[in-house]
Amino acid sequence: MKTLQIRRPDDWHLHLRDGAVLEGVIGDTSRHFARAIIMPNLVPPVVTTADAAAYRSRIMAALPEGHRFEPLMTLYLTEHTNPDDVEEGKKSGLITAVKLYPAGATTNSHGGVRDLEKAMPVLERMAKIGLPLCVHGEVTTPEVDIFDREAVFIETVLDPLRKRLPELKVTMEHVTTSDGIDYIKSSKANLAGSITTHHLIINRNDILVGGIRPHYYCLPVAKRESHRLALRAAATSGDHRFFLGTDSAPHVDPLKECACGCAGIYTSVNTMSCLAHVFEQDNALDKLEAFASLNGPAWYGLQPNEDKITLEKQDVQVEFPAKRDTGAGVITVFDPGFQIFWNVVD
Ligand SMILES: NC(=O)N[C@@H](CC(=O)O)C(=O)O
Ligand SMILES: [Zn+2]
Ligand SMILES: [Zn+2]
Repeated sequence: MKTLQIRRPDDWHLHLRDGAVLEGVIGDTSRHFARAIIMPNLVPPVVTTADAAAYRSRIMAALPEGHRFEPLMTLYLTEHTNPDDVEEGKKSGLITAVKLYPAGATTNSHGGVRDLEKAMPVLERMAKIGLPLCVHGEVTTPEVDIFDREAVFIETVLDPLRKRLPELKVTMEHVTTSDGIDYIKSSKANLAGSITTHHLIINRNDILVGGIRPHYYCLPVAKRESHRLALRAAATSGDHRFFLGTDSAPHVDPLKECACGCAGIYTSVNTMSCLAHVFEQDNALDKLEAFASLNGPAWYGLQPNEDKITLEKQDVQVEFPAKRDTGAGVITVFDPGFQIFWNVVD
C-alpha cells in the first residue's frame, strides 16, 4: 500500500457561513486542516475588526470537541472601511487579510467595492503595514462575457492597482485561467495565487454537457480544458507562488437546485483525497506538500504546521458521504467524477 506523509495542510480560502451551516460544516475542515482563511461574505458581511472578533468566537464555539483549528480572519473591504480599524485588527493579531469583492461579482457581494478609488486610503495603509489583499478577481461589467471576466479584471483593475501600489501584497484567489497563472508567474514580487480543488478537476463541459449540473457551478466559473491544464501544471509544479485555497462554499440543495441557483461547490469533505489523486495522476505526489502545506504559510508569513497527516492509497474505493446534513438543510458534497483510493488516516 502506498502512503504519503505531509505536514498538516491549511486552507487559504474557505467559506464557513454562520449558525446551523457553520455548525454542520466546520468539522469537515478541522478534521484535516490546521488553519483556514475565513471569507467574510456573511449576511451582513464581516466589515470591522469587532465583527471579525465576534465571528471568530462563533467559529470556535462551533468547533467539534477534540479538534484543534485556527481561523484566520479577514475583513470585507467596503468604500467606507476605516484604515485605523484595519491596522488595529492586524496589530492585535486577529486579521490576516482584507478581502476585495467587486460589487456584484459573487455570493453576497452587493456591499462590495464599486469605485476602487474610494478604497485607496485603506489599500495604502495595508501596503504600509504589510497586510495582504485577497481579491475575487472578476470584473462585473455586464458587457464582459462571464468567461472573460478574470482576464479583463487583471488587465483593467489588478495590474493598474499593482503598478500604483507595488508594495501591496495581493493574493489572486481561486485563479481559473491560464491568463491568471501567466500573470502571477510574470510578477517579480508581492503577488501569489490560490487554486481550488474543483478547478483542478472540472472544466466547463462538466457543468453543461448532457444536462446542467448545478453542483459544479461556482464563481469564477470553470473555464475550458486548456485553462484547467494550466492550473494543474501550476499547482503541481511546486512553484511557491501557488497554494491551496479550496473555496469550499456550502449552499443548501434547494438554493442550488432551482431556476437561479447559487454559485459555490462544497469540497471540504474530500479535498485532500481528490488532491492526492490529481497529484499522483500528474506524477507530482512529491509536490503536494508544497501546494497544500508549505507555500501558503510562507506567503502569509506564518510557520508551516508542526504535525503531519498521512495519506494512504487503499485497494478499495474510499466512500465519501454524498450529502452533509446540517441543521439548515442538506448540502451536496463535491463529486470529482472518478473513483478515489486515497484516504487521510488519523
Ligand atoms: N465561489 C463561489 O462560487 N461562491 C462563494 C463566493 C466566492 O468565493 O466567489 C460563496 O460565498 O458562495
Ligand atoms: Zn470569490
Ligand atoms: Zn470563495
